[in-house]
Amino acid sequence: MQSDRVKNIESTLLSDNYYILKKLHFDYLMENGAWVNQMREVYNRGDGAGILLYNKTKRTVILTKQFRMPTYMNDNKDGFLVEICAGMLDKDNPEACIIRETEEEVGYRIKDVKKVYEAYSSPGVLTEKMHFFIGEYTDDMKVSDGGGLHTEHEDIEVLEIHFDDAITMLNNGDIEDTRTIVLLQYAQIHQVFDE
Ligand SMILES: Nc1nc2c(ncn2[C@@H]2O[C@H](COP(=O)(O)OP(=O)(O)O[C@H]3O[C@H](CO)[C@@H](O)[C@H](O)[C@@H]3O)[C@@H](O)[C@H]2O)c(=O)[nH]1
Ligand SMILES: [Mg+2]
Repeated sequence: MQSDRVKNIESTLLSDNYYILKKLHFDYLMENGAWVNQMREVYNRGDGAGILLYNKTKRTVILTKQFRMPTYMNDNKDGFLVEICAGMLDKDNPEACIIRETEEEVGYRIKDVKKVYEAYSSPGVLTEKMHFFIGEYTDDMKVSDGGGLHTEHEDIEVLEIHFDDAITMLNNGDIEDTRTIVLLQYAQIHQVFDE
């Protein structure tokens, strides 16, 4: 963290109930040379990792469906969202995290993953950086039903969908999670099924 454009950062803790929400006042040097005092609320819930799992032989992808309260509060009728498999890093490195989450959420024990992007999820408000992966799965990697951690009340439906159907869902507006849109488009652009 080093910038000649920012100084006098003052931080007030608004909540550490589950993750950390801070109010930050700081001086910012505008392009026109004027210093202005700004205030931003910044939510820190750590970083995350997500993966598009794909099977070249079957031309399928594995996605999840789960209830997301924030979307229920904002226009998502039943609150369920179709998403890539994803999780928060906790203390893991991104690769170890996504391998663990893949087994927990969708029940596949994978070994090889390929990192394709690293990007901020919602840079105006979240500190979160997201690590994007793709990885091949086969039926013999299936070790459980997945579904997430019952101890954390995760309740994740596992979907195996033909890639063409996933793209139809994407184009129809039925996929409303940015990370999922990013990785499905990655698979299209880089023709991962035809490599
Ligand atoms: N009690 C409680 N539990 C929470 C809260 N927030 C999260 N949790 C618990 O933390 C678990 C997080 O599960 P993960 O699979 O690690 O994370 P995720 O929610 O799928 O998050 C992924 O997607 C997010 C985007 O929606 C990403 O922001 C995140 O980085 C990650 O990729 C949830 O199942 C839930 O049990 C909260 O406010 N209260
Ligand atoms: Mg998750």
